[in-house]
Order: sequence, then C-alpha cells, then structure tokens
Amino acid sequence: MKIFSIRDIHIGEGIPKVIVPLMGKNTEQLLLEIKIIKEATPDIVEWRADVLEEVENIEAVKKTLSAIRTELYPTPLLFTFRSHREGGNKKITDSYYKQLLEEVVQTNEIDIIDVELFSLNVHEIVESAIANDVFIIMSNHDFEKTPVKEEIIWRLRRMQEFGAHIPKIAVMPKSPTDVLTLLDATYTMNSLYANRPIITMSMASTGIISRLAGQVFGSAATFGSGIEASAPGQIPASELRRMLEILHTN
Ligand SMILES: O=C1C[C@@](O)(C(=O)O)C[C@@H](O)[C@@H]1O
Repeated sequence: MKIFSIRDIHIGEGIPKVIVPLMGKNTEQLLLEIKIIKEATPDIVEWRADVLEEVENIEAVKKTLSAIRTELYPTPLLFTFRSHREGGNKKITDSYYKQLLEEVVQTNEIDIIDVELFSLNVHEIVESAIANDVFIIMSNHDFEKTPVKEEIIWRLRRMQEFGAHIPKIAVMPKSPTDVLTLLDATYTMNSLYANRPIITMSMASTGIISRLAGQVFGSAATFGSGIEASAPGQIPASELRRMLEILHTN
C-alpha cells in the first residue's frame, strides 16, 4: 500500500487524517475561518472554492488562494471545486472547471486537488496536476442514494485507473443497511483492489459511524467541520479527532 506524504502528514498510515473544510464566501471570511479552525489542528484543510462569491474570476481565485496559503502553511491544502450536480454551490461550465483546476495546479500554492470522476476532462486535468506535482483526490458524490457494493467498488477502481493518488466516494444512506454496504465496499476495495489510500463516507446522521470507523474498514481520512459543515453528517473536527484517538489507542 502506497503512503502519500505531505510534509509530516502521512496519508494511508495509522490514524485517519482529519480534513477540515473552509466555507467562507470571501477572503476576509476565509482568513477569519482559518484562525478559528487552526485550534482544531487539522491534518489537511480543504478550500471549498465553489463557495467563494468571486469563483468565476480566476484572478480573484488565485489572489484568495495565495492569502489562504500564506495563513495556513505548512498545513497541507486541498483545493476543491464541488460541482453543482454533486452537491456544490455554483454551476459553472465544463470548460471553466477545466481551466480553473489547470490554472490552480500551476500556482504552486496547493498540495492536493479534487477532481470529480464524472467531470468531462478528467484525463487532461490529471495530467496537469501530475506535471505540477500536485496530488489528486478523485471523487464522486451521490446525494440521493447508496449504490450497490459492486458499483461503489467499480467507481473507486476507475479512479485508481485514472491515476488518482487517493480515490474518494461519499454516498447517502436511506437506512443503516446502506451504511453497511458502504463499509463493506470500503473493506473489500481496500483489502482486494486498492494499492493506495482511499477515502469513503456515508453521509447524514445515519452515516456518521462511517466517518469514525476508517481505521477499521480502510478509509484513510475523514472530514470534520470547522465553522460550517460542507456535507451532511460532518461533526466538529475537534470532537472527531477525540473519537478517532479513542478508537486508535484502544
Ligand atoms: O468530498 C468531500 C466529502 C464531503 O462531501 C463529506 O461528505 O464529508 C465533504 C466535501 O467538502 C468533500 O469535498
């Protein structure tokens, strides 16, 4: 199993890493948010750039990114533009999604980029990220349901084939059985098919258990909220870390 290291954070080893999303609408809010979330000592911070009011202005995005990076360094930074169809805040065109991600990986200000499996230009975006030494989390989100186990595994394997460093899937449970399906798929993927870390979660309150149990079933990281949750079922990062440590040390 490959471990990906960003400075002293080793993804795929030991206790699952805690990723905290930044949900500010402008630079001022984001910088304030960083001051507060630092208290929870996140392993990785995710900037949800789809929340930024000015996200359609690439120069504004880069300026904000630079401010975030300066305030946050050396904490590893994940850049995410979550598409509207997968639960994000803003509709943009496929060509702007590609342009945005390709320009951001060239800034030298991020460590990881989120690339959606079902976006149109996956190959090109992956190539740009690799050429610029940026790690790729490839992702898929189903806010409606939990696909069957085979389908979850197929999507994670596709991401691995595309060259993602870390495949990730988030699904919505309609019952506790759906949470078991996600955990079962995670364990099977991790033990039979994955040669790199994966991240999985079942959303909403029914799925919270999946955000705590990564070390048992094979999910290398988990998202905990800072000021605002970026998906249903996220619990505050400091509480999340405490629970992970209890599971880890016992
Ligand atoms: O992909 C994910 C996972 C997530 O959707 C969650 O369920 O915690 C939260 C998002 O911010 C992140 O990009």
